[in-house]
Amino acid sequence: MTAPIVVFDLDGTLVDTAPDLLDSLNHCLQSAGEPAVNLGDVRRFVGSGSRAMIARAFASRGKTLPDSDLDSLQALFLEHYEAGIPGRSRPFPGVLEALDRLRRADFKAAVCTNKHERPARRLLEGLDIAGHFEAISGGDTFTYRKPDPRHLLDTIAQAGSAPGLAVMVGDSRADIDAAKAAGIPVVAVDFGYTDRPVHLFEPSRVISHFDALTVSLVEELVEAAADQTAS
Ligand SMILES: O=C(O)COP(=O)(O)O
Ligand SMILES: [Mg+2]
Repeated sequence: MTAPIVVFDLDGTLVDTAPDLLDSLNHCLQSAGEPAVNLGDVRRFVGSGSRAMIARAFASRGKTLPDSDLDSLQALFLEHYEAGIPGRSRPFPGVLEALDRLRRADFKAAVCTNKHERPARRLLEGLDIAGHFEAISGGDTFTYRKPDPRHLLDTIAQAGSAPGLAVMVGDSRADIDAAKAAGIPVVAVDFGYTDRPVHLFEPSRVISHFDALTVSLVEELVEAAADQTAS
């Protein structure tokens, strides 16, 4: 088989970023005179980019912000967040070993995140894992983002690979819906950020630790997808 590519989501999948997202979101809320949110709130609000996260925080209090307010709060968020990178964010247990394992098998890896590309790159560089990825795309890299399947497909193309060789790994509905719409198998992690349990979105597999992301699991999923396309 030609080498598969594993495309990873970032927040809540590769890296536990919630503590830093919480600090920067609360910095925004404080500037708007709003009380702080907690870690559990942030874990439900993340997944569709920082603008959506801020809007969801206000929506949870029955408030809708005009676009101009969202623009300035997002700018404030990004400035605060980027200044702190990598902060307290750390790769989830088993991530480094999984990346090494896939690399030793000559698999490719890429990141497809709804986080803006610049903080995504800075975070991966700050954690010394950027070199593992053939491509890194963010929510502002293209004119579309997850759950739009083109975000995932264009990331795979940037990495010099093909959708028929790809497996997505993610933590939220946006990841699962993007992969399904692209016809790509998707492994959901159940320790990330989501407002509902990931199995409800019917991913190909659910794993609870990166130890379960084996070379043979990736090969099995790619082969099963190829059989399905052929039949
Ligand atoms: O920052 C977000 O809201 C989403 O980021 P993710 O796509 O890497 O989960
Ligand atoms: Mg995520």
